[in-house]
Amino acid sequence: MSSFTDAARHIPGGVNSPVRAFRAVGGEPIFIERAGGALIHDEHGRSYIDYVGSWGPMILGHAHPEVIRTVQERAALGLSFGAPTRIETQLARKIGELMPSIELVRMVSSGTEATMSAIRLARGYTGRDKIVKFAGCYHGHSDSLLVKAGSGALTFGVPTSPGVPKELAAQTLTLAYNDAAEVKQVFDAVGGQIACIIVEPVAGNMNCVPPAPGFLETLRSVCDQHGSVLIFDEVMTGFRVALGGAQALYGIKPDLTTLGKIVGGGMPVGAFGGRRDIMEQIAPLGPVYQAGTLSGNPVAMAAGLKTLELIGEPDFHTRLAQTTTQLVEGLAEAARDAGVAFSTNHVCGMFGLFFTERAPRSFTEVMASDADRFRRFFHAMLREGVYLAPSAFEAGFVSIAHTQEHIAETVRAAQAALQCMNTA
Ligand SMILES: Cc1ncc(COP(=O)(O)O)c(C=O)c1O
Ligand SMILES: NCC(=O)CCC(=O)O
Repeated sequence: MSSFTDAARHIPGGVNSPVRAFRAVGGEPIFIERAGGALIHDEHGRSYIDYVGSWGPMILGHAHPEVIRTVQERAALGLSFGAPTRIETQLARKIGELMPSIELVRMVSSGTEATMSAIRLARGYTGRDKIVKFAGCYHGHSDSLLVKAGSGALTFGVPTSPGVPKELAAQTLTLAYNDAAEVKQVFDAVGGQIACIIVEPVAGNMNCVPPAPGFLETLRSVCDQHGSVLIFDEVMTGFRVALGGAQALYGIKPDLTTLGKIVGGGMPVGAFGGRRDIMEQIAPLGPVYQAGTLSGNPVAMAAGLKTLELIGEPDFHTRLAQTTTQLVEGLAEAARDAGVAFSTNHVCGMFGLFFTERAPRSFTEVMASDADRFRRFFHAMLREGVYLAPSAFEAGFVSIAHTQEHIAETVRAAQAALQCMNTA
């Protein structure tokens, strides 16, 4: 019996998060035994160059020796106390240094909790119920945000999940990513009822779509005009597209920021923070309730803090961006040589691959790319020893452990994969 068959007897669909099942690409997921640097190794001893990186956190590469040692040392002191520890303050201070828009920050245990709490806070602060999100953006699986969502919700064809009360879903207005005119129209009509806009400042859950020039600026200005809270969901982009996140890269200051993934260095951590006057509405200072038994867990804080220290090395993000550029340029050349319509988007350490002539700038354009081709490419790459996200609607991630040799090997794999797709 395969590990997957065994898992499926005990776990719905054999996985603890739907994007891990190979539903969109077919076949059975590989089961991972261990990982190190840019490589993951499956149970059968096969190795793959990994561009999933645990869906974003592993920016240093897997099992970075200093992170592992820090976690081991911290774990030896006790796993959880449910009382304050100084390392929570250290991580909070570090986050504020890297993202100066964050004056106060609260730790949670996942990106979902971070965005759910930020939405509640924005509603509590403004006394308004409506929120604005963008189709194809994914902000975790809390009820208000599972409306026209991206990632697995999109991949599995249920972008608006059953189980979300209609009355609640009706409070979520879903607009088109990168359509500034539509945002202005909606705010002109009902701006006074809108608590917040939540946005992925670089979309990474409908594959990878960077913001169009002026789009984020428009979000900032309508929020200012109408007294709504601007939330940058930087769970994916935070510390990845620049040390200071997308807000540093594009020079826009959100009111609140949500974090996850890298902030925990591979341990379960999320965080939300921002303007002091808004954050002071959170309990115990204010009336908006939010809590967590394992929030600020010391072992997780240690992993996050060590990771943020290590990525602060000079040139870290320049090197990361160079590697990503080499990767997407190499893949594009391989596709050109094979005569396959192909395009890419990339922002520093994240990228998107599309089987379409022109790189998509909107959700509609992403949906027009050739998903069947992606499916075949995915499996051909897997056979060649390269692990991509098993969906055409996910961004890819490069780590600092990806070397020139890994990139060259990936491009060679793509040449072979595209060749066999053309003859298939
Ligand atoms: C932009 C964004 N926000 C929120 C989330 C939710 O985070 P988590 O899976 O840790 O709950 C994710 C990914 O899952 C994400 O990519
Ligand atoms: N882009 C997709 C995610 O980041 C989510 C991972 C998961 O839900 O397991």
